[in-house]
Amino acid sequence: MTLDARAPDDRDRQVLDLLRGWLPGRRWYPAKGATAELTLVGTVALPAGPAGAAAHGRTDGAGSEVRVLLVRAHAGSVDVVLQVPVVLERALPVQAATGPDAATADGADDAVVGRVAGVVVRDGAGDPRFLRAWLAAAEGPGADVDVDAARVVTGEQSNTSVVLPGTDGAPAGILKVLRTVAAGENPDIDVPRHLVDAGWDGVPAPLAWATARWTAPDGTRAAGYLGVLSAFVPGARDGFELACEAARTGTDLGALAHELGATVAGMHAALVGAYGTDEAADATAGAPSAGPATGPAAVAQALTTRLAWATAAVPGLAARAAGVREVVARVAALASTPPRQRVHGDLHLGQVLRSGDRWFVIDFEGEPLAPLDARTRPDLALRDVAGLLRSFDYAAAVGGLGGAAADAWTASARAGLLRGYGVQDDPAQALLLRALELDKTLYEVVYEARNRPAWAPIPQAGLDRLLA
Ligand SMILES: Nc1ncnc2c1ncn2[C@@H]1O[C@H](COP(=O)(O)OP(=O)(O)O)[C@@H](O)[C@H]1O
Ligand SMILES: O=P(O)(O)O[C@H]1O[C@H](CO)[C@@H](O[C@H]2O[C@H](CO)[C@@H](O)[C@H](O)[C@H]2O)[C@H](O)[C@H]1O
Repeated sequence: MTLDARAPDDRDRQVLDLLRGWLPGRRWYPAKGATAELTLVGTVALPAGPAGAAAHGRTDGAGSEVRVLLVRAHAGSVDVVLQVPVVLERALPVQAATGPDAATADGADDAVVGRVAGVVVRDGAGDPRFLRAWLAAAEGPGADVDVDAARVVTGEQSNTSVVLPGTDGAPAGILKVLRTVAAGENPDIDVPRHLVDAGWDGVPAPLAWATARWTAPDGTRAAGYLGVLSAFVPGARDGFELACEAARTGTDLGALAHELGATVAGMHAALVGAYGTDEAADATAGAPSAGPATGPAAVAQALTTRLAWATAAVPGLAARAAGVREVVARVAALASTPPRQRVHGDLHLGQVLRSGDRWFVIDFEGEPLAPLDARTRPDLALRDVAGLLRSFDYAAAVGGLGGAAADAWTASARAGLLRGYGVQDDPAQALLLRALELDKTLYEVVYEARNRPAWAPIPQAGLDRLLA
């Protein structure tokens, strides 16, 4: 069932006024440091069950209300629709509040956004009333989870994830509340659904998903995903943390990287099974082409475009332009490139989980800095391999390795990944991979300049190595 957003009412507008002060403090708010224009696009009203109200223990007999506000945030090049679920509950008079209600009344509770006209506005994402209503409105096979024991995941995430235990108390699902909603396909949900349907079990299975329809700022009716509940991978360890620790302790990563390579090869085969390949983009060099570049020319063109984009964002990169162009020229002269297919699109060690003796792949939303059509376009599978190769550089640096020790550690991890994936020892493949690594490194230079300037030396050193 797709939920229909209705036009905002006065209460929504009061809540939006509260959100103006609250949103800029959220990790996922995309317009930090800028003064964004915030307007209401619409509101999805979710029915709050009476059991949910009682479970939270903060409402009176009148119960509470769950609303999902869709808020357009516009600041310069940022123009997105944010999803802000809130729970509205009747406020107790401040002087009457004691015990658990005191926090609500005095605003010391982290989940409290503020008060409007006798109503306490609470952040909905981890609230049992929102979660219960969300599950009731979602589609998919579903799961038996205990919303009252939900735990919001903290950390550097662009969405809000909530871990939900099953009836035995062990985590059973993880709900990703998408903070930016967009019309149409969402690769982060659609790709795992296709992979599971294709019989691949290296991705956590989507258990439930919710969609909504709203009126876009240009007046057209838009429909898209609000979030997804995925099967929880028990005892999962983030691949980047694991690799950094290995680097820090001087532990060889070759064997684990080999298994990861095999997992990624399995994922690529399943993606071909689910989506096929794009033959139109695979013409060999010299083939007549009236439309967009194909084959090696397309890789060369993409790298040239990436260089221009990155140099505009980080002007210091101009000093490396000649070296990049040399690689562009060599790639353009290749005889052919492998068929294009659906890929992960932003594969790095932070997108893989290690559980027991297996790797799982998550987060299929593609490069967050790229437009949606570019993130869902068929591409070279080797681009994902290149992304992981770049990650080994990051893990070595963050793990404190430098010089010959870093070279030896990354060489073993790289060799393991390439062997596990099945990359042939062939000069044309090596050149293609180098071009794709270069492409990713230019992206990383911009990503770090915008998000983590202290880490900018990591991709800068990668550029030196790739252009040497
Ligand atoms: N299915 C899962 N099982 C266990 N942990 C998960 C699962 N999916 C995600 N996580 C954990 O939640 C974190 C956030 O997930 P991610 O998809 O990367 O969110 P975001 O898009 O907000 O970055 C991940 O780093 C991972 O540790
Ligand atoms: O995980 P996201 O989809 O948000 O991806 C973005 O952020 C990543 C950092 O969290 C960034 O990855 C870069 O840093 C990683 C270490 O934190 C490293 O393992 C990757 O190799 C490196 O690219 C990613 O590029 C960006 O799109």
